[in-house]
Amino acid sequence: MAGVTGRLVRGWCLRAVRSSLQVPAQLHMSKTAMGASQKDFESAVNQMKLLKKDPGNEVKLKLYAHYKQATEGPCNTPKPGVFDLINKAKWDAWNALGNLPKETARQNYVDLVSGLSSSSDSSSQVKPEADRKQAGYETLVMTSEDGITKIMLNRPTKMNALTTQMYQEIMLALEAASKDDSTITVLTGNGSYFSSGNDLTNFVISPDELEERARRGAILLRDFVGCFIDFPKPLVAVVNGPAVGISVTILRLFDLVYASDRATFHTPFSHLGQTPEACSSYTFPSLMGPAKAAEMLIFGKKLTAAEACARGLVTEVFPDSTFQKEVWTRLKAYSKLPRNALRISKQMIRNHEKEKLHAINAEESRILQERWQSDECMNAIMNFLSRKAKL
Ligand SMILES: CCCCC/C=C/C(=O)SCCNC(=O)CCNC(=O)[C@H](O)C(C)(C)COP(=O)(O)OP(=O)(O)OC[C@H]1O[C@@H](n2cnc3c(N)ncnc32)[C@H](O)[C@@H]1OP(=O)(O)O
Repeated sequence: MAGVTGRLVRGWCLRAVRSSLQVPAQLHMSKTAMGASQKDFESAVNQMKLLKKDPGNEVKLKLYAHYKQATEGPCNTPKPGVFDLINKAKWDAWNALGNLPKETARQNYVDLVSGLSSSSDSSSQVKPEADRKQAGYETLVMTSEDGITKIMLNRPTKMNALTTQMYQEIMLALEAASKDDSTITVLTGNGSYFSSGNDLTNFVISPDELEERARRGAILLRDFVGCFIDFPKPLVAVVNGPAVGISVTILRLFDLVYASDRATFHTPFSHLGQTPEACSSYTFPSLMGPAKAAEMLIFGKKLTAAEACARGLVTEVFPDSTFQKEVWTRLKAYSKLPRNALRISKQMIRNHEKEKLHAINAEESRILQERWQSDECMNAIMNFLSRKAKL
């Protein structure tokens, strides 16, 4: 079962890349003065079709981008819509190559494929356990087993603070999980923290970049939260330790939230000169009442796991010593329930609010775009980075 799940998870994107890697009939067989010849390039394209092991999303995007650059030159197609995640990721990868010459792109493509072929030759010795792990994520560990796809935040030394790359990888992981044959998707953290929220070094930029970075940050935030609003299967948060900022507010978009009694829940937005996100300006008051929501979202009160459970943000709290064992036993049992029934029931519960949530998400992102450019926010970030402030 685990093997089938793994193959399907890996299949979705590999198929997409392969179909975009068809060799056009009109390719000429000319040898360039420098770098890979057209023939080398074509044979690399054919080699890709025979590749048995999924090289991971990051490599696939690189291959796609260099293939397009080598055959069509700089990206000149309209940017796909924000919810067309796969095509948008492909477009971004191609567009990032700018004016890279076709010959260089061709050489890079050939080099990439040759690296993949040699590593797949030695892959017969890979242990089955490692095989369950999805390749291609640098900041996450993604595994699929027993009907459960697990996405684990993997920056334990930085308390799983969320970098731009991490937001993007989580979106790709959710997109893959939504299409695989698992029943349940889980998000958890590696190490002592669930997540310390947005990585504050995302704000380390020069003043002349601020406006553009705030604009891009707001788009990223809207897309990221949008993936949770639209996620079609039961989504479970396994909150292994303290959670801060967006890793707290996003929880209301999960179907189950299991927390260790070591976890705390903290949204210090005002301290950072910022405002709530992930639809929490609507979901928290409707969940716990406006007075309790204000305590968290305006005044930054830190809750224990028991308090968060009493307010309806957490489904159940477990002693830390038995947390992993109890939670995974429970989830494995749930994952054996009829998959389609779970999925349809989730959608029946969530669909009433979807449109409203997307509108709130867009508005919160717009307001944060302004906040990020404020002195209040900049001073708070500088205080954290110079260690004058710790939450
Ligand atoms: C584009 C989408 C935007 C979405 C908007 C989201 C907003 C939010 O999420 S707001 C919340 C932002 N988070 C924070 O303000 C937390 C800041 N971190 C802390 O206050 C503390 O680090 C701590 C309480 C989380 C943990 O304290 P402690 O146990 O004392 O550990 P350290 O501070 O020594 O942390 C170890 C290591 O990790 C780095 N780090 C931790 N959190 C963050 C972070 N959020 N951003 C950047 N870096 C973080 C910390 O700097 C340490 O690094 P080194 O000094 O290099 O060891």
